[in-house]
Amino acid sequence: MLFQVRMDVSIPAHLSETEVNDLKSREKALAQQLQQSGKWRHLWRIAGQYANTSIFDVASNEELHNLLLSLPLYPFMQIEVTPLCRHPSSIHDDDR
Ligand SMILES: O=C(O)C[C@H]1C=CC(=O)O1
Repeated sequence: MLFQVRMDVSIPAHLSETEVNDLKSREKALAQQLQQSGKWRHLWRIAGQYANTSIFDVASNEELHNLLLSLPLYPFMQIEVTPLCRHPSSIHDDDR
């Protein structure tokens, strides 16, 4: 199942630089691991914003939910999920 997910990040100013760096490095490690597994298919920065738009390929709504909750930056994100299905004019066989 494919989902487009937009994540807007807002890290509170009271966190120390060390805490922020730790959160970001743990987030990066998990994001890269999930990309390597194929579950996080695309990750794009939205230009000019501390936000990304991503495509996830997971088995269920529950898997996506648990994956998003596991992200270290989850407490500081506003997340919008859009379920996707194959477009009849798509030429990409893996769009499902
Ligand atoms: O920077 C972001 O968009 C937030 C988050 C998503 C992946 C990652 O490494 O950080």
